Formats: sequence, C-alpha cells, structure tokens
Amino acid sequence: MKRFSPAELSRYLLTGQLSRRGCLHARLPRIPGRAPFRPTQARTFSAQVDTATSLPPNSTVVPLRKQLKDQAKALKATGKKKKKNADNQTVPGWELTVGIEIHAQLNTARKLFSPAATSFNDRPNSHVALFDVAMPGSQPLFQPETLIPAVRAALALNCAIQPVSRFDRKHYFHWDQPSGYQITQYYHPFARDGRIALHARDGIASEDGDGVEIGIKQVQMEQDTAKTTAQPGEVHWLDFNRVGLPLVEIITLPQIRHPATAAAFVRKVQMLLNSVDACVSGMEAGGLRADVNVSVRRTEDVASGPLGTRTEIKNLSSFKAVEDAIIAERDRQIAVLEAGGVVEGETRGWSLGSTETRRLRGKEGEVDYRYMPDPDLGPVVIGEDLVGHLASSMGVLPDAEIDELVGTYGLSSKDALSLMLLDDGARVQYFYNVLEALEERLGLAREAEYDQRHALLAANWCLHELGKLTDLASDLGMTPDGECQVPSADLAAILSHLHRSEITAKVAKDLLWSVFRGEITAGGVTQTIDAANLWFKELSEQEYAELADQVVEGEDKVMGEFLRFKRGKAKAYPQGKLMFLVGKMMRAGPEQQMDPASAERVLRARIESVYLPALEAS
Ligand SMILES: Nc1ncnc2c1ncn2[C@@H]1O[C@H](COP(=O)(O)OP(=O)(O)OP(=O)(O)O)[C@@H](O)[C@H]1O
Ligand SMILES: [Mg+2]
Ligand SMILES: [Mg+2]
Repeated sequence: MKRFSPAELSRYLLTGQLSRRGCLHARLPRIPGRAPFRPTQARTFSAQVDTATSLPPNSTVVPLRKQLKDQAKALKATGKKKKKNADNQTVPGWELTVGIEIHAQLNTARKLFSPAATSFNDRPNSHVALFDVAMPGSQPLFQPETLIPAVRAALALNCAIQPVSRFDRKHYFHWDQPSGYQITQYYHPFARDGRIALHARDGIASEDGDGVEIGIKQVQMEQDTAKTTAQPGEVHWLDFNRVGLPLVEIITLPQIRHPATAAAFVRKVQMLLNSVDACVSGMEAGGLRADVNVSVRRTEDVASGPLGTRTEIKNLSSFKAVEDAIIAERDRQIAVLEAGGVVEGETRGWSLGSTETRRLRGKEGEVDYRYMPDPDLGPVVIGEDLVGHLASSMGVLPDAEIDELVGTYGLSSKDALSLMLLDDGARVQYFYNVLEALEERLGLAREAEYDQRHALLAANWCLHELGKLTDLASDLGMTPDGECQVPSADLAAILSHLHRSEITAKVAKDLLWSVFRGEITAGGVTQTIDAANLWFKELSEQEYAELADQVVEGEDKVMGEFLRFKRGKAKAYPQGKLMFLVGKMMRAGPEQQMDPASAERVLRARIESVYLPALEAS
C-alpha cells in the first residue's frame, strides 16, 4: 500500500481532495465554489465552505415521522399485510437473545479530547481542532467536564463508578475516523455492573409480564466519528464537527428475550439520559444510536448449551427500527439453521422500511481491532466527592416522574409516557410551564384535595392539540426548557378561558392556531377574544327551544323511536337519535354560543313535554 504524506492526508481530510490514487478512494470530484481552508485559531479552526454549495442544516434529512408514513403508504400500495409486531414476539421452538450497545452523545460544550465546541446544526467543518483530524503532532487533551454528564448517565443506569479508568486505541480504517483508531475505554471502563428495570407500562412484550430487569455490563467513554452525507455519484461529504464528540457506549448483558422489550429498553435509556441532563438529543435527532446483537437457539438447548452465534446490526436510529430489525434477523437466523446451515458472526445493516437485514462485513473481533492503551492519555481518576455530588444533585428519574404524572395529575400511563418522550423530553417541561401558568390564572393552590380537571385539560392540549399543529409544521421549535412557538403563557391563557367555559372548544382551537401562526402577539390572547368578540354568550332557553323545533321538522321517523320507548316497546332510550338531533342543532345554530350539553338538555325536555304529546294526540 502506498504511503500518504501528512500534507496529502490533511488535504483530503479538510478539502475532500486526493491528488492521486491511494488507499482511501479514487479522486473525489471538486465541489465548485469551495473556498480554501484557513485556520482561524491556534487549536480550533474553521474550514470555509461556500454556503451556496453546502447544505443548509438538515436539508437532506427527511423527518422520521414522514419516513414512517411513507413506509406505511408504500406497504399499503403493495397490498401486503405485515404481521403485527405484538403478535410476533416469539417463535415456537426457539429462544431469542439480544444484547444492545447504545451510543449516546453527551451534553457538553467541548469535545472529548479537544477544546473545539460541540455543535448540532452549525455549518459543516466549523468546529474542528487540529487533534480532531489527527493532524500530525497534535495530542489529545482530555476535557474533564465531559465526566459530569458521563457520570450522571452511569448513575442513572445504576452503575458502579470506577475510581480509575483508562483509554485504549481501537484500530480500524475508515474515512470517518481520521486517525485510523478510535479512543475508547474497553478494558477499563469508567462504570460497570448497572441495571435497568423495565415495567409493563414501558411497552415491553406482554410475554415479559409485569417487568424485567436488564443488566448493564459496562459504560465507557469514547469518541464519535465524522458525519457522512451520501451524495449522488458515490460521493460522500464529511462533516468533522461530529468527530471527537464525547459519547458514552452503554453495553447490556445478553439478557433481552423479546424484540418489543429491546425497543422499550432503548426508549427507557433515552428517557433516563434526558432526565439527568446527560444527553440533550435523542434518536430522532441522531444523538442516540443503537447496535443490536441477535442470536437464537433451540429451546431444548437452553438449559445446557451456550448462546447461539451473534450477528450485530449497526446504527439503528429509531425504536421501531430496533424492534423490526431484531424480528427480521431472528427470522433469518432461524431459517438458516432450519435449513441445516450455520449462522456466521457478521455485522449487518438495516434500512428503514425494509424487511430483511443485509450483510455489511464479517464481525470484527478484539484481535482485529488491535486494542492498545493510548500512550498519550493518563488514567482517569474519578473521586468519590464528584460521584457523591452528582448523585445528590440528579433530577427526577422517569419512573418517579410517570408516577407523579399518573398519581397527581391523573394522566394515563400511556399519555404520561408520550408526554415525556416527545421533543426529547422538552414537551413534558412545556406541560409543567403551561400548568403552572394555568394554576396561577385560575388562582389554584396545590392543596391536599387536588382537582385534576385542569391538569388533564392542559395535558390533553399539550399532547393532542399541539400534536395536530406538528402534523402540518414539522417543528414547534421546542427548546429544552419547554418553550415553543406557542408560548406556554398563551396556551395557559386559552385554557383558563376554556376551563371556565368562557369560550368554546372550537374558539380555543382557532386561537391556538392563531398563536401558532403568529397572528396573535405574545400575551395578547385575551385582548384578541375581546376585540373579535369571541366570548361565549350562551343562547337563551327560548333560543335553544326554537332551534330544537326547527331541527325536528320532518324527523317523524326519529320521533317514532322516542314514542316506542315511551310506550315501553323499546328497552333502551334512543340516545343515538337524540345526539343526532343535537348535532343538527349545533350545525343550525351559532356554534360559538352553544353548549352541546345545554342543547341536549333542552331538546330532551321538549321531546317529553311537547313533541311526544303532540304525536300521541295526532
Ligand atoms: N450470543 C449472543 N447473543 C446476543 N447478544 C450477545 C451474545 N453475546 C454477546 N452479546 C451482546 O453483544 C454485545 C457485545 O458488545 P461489545 O461492545 O462488548 O462488543 P463488540 O460488539 O464486539 O464491540 P463493538 O461493536 O463496539 O466493536 C453485548 O451487548 C452483549 O450482551
Ligand atoms: Mg461495543
Ligand atoms: Mg458491537
């Protein structure tokens, strides 16, 4: 293999150009308009990329929700029915074993071994230190602040923090890893022997009953790789902003037995890491990725034999992908074994919407990686005082929070879980902000007799009505402290009027849209109701009665049903017919001035006292 000169390697890494054929790739096409690279600081520098040729953040990223919808549409179009995952958790005669490795980006301001800033959507290659691209002569500079979220993560996973841990080099050559090795902690991780309890409400497979506990073998710190964006014509664009970001790799014991439980595990880890502020972005935003290791063995071998050979499916980026990929790989391995073949240890890939995993390469073993202690890095010593302080200052963990949402506010556990998962944990914070402002407006103090109605109203709106807005606009602009395009104070204002029946639900929904579209300035909800005269002024009894008279016109058949009930010929009161007539009244009258309950009450009374006597007399 030809040698690369350091100058040539750095040219490739920084401008994507290679002047002759080498061990990386053939010459890459030049991207027009790319300005030359210019260092701006001694350690942190910025490669200038012409904005006309670079992609705006996320421009090629199709939101996951849309990908899933497209996938469902495509499946529908083929006319094939997919077996529901809930009915596909076990295969008679076989036992499934799954172990998971989760890579999560830590919530820090700097990279693991350089002072370059961490960033999510900044211009590509704008936060890169010399060390991050393995510039010859550069050295790692461990950033001790990365330990804070790392230790918090490990504590949330009930791990034992190790007083001394060490970094190793794990060698492999790929364009996303400029130095040719990743610095990781494999043999001496900073945390070991954790466990996570999963309950039925976490969405585990029903076969796992009320709950299971999954052991965590270890948690290690390591570097992230560069981000690759595929372009047409086998071109790959590299963004070195991501290279060297601090990650934790969380490795479970091979103790998961069902695909849904594996997905629930990843979901719970995401929630736990969010709740202790160890990570700020979840799977949807690419801040958390999972590799699943899958093996199967015949049930008669369970008592005596070892586990089956594992294959590993890398880089899954949604909970659904975790479950689907495990099911597909389990079925593939069973088919191979039933046909008399052997499962090979491999690394496999999965694309969203597919039904099969695909082979990427043979599984690397420890030998292939040529692990060696990193000679440039000393051991990491974590003092008991740091661990004690972080343990005592952690936020509320998800199980306690679900208990609070269910117990105090009356949410169903499903809604509580959804609220906590949305927007990487920021939606539930938004709910608390709305609730606080709402309680203030309603003058409610939290006393022993807590009336949950307003809390439930707030939760429903934060989940469902706000969710309807996101069906059209992909993003509410939710910030980690729980504020978004619909300020919590404005939603609280709308809900306070709705709770007191001062406006109708229809008006409340229209107001929400107006706030969302920016048609109402912040704090201006009540003035808008005043100005547009949207206050609920209910119709008088007389007006309801007139509407009732109007809608029963020509409904002789329906009236006949009421008469049959009155005469004892029908067992049940024709409530459906009554509501049909109420619906007609709501459509015929001014909706903002009507309450369906009042319409129903007046109509029912009139049927008894006026329409039926008239019918009997005729
Ligand atoms: N027979 C098996 N079936 C299923 N899972 C297994 C089996 N044996 C081991 N595992 C799981 O595979 C995972 C191995 O992860 P680990 O990081 O230790 O090694 P690796 O996959 O070789 O490393 P990497 O992928 O980071 O290069 C663990 O989660 C473990 O529980
Ligand atoms: Mg691993
Ligand atoms: Mg692995």
